[in-house]
Amino acid sequence: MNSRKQALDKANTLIEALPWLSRFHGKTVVVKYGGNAMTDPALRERFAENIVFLRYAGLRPVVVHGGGPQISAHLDRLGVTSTFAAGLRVTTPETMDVVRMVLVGQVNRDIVGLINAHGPFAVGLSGEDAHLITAERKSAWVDGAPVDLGQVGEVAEVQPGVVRTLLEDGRIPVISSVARSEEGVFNVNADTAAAALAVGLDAGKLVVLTDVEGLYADYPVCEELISRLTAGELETMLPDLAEGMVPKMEACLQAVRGGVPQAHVLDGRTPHSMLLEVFTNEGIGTMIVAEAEEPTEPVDIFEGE
Ligand SMILES: Nc1ncnc2c1ncn2[C@@H]1O[C@H](COP(=O)(O)OP(=O)(O)O)[C@@H](O)[C@H]1O
Ligand SMILES: CC(=O)N[C@@H](CCC(=O)OP(=O)(O)O)C(=O)O
Repeated sequence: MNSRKQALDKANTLIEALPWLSRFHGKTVVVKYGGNAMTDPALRERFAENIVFLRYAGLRPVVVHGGGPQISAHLDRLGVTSTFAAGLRVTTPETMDVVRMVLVGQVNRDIVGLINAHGPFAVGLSGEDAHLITAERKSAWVDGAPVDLGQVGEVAEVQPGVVRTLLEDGRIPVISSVARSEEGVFNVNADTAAAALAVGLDAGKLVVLTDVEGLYADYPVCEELISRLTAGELETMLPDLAEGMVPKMEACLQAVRGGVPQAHVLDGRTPHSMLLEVFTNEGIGTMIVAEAEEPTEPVDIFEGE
């Protein structure tokens, strides 16, 4: 009897996914995998399973990864102190070498390997490949004064042809946020790179996996999670946000303003948070939508529940 109920529950869970499978079939979903969400080996395996599940379910996942903590750890080992301004790593030429080595040579390879344990899907790319991401030097101000971020780039142009080709071929592109410019190689924040790629690929969704439940209204107390907000509301909050969230929220804003219907910040420490977000009626994390947009049927957030 009990096992019959369990079987029925499983079937109900599967059928709950039907409207979402239908809505997102064939859609590109850009998933930003943050360095803080990839520290636990068991969770990394769950992440790879989730990505492959999306692919088998008929979506087209594209992974854009960070690796900030991994870069900092490597710099530490070399005796170089990491410095951040406006949430971005101040990148000297020496630091840039380490950023490129860790992101492209280590983190990217690790993610590709984890996904490919499930089949020949993942292909690793850097933003430098086939002019995928062209950057220009980013200027930044802290407390009204300009700061020199070194080789930190903002995205000037995305040429997503190589990614589209891989998606057409059924592959899962895994992209490092290193970009080229006429001046050389640039370090682009991975949230920023993911948002630009989501816009360039006309993605149906941008999912940002991090190490918090989502955006808290009362950070650092962290009791009031914001489940949904519009681009306009987010813009008003931006000047008051603490550092880690600034590039993330700017990226979500850029994505929805650029035509991506929804951007989500999810807790990468929760196993299967991505599947829960895409395929169930659970409202998890923080969802950012464009101004006038009301959730269309089927809704994926039941506010108040
Ligand atoms: N309002 C906020 N809500 C949630 N987290 C915040 C907020 N403001 C700052 N943060 C910080 O932002 C961090 C996430 O950014 P970051 O460390 O860059 O993650 P990732 O490596 O995933 O990109 C959180 O761990 C948290 O400490
Ligand atoms: C300019 C800048 O800050 N670049 C980031 C790139 C990696 C990244 O964004 O990693 P997370 O997503 O794990 O934070 C850095 O050097 O740390």
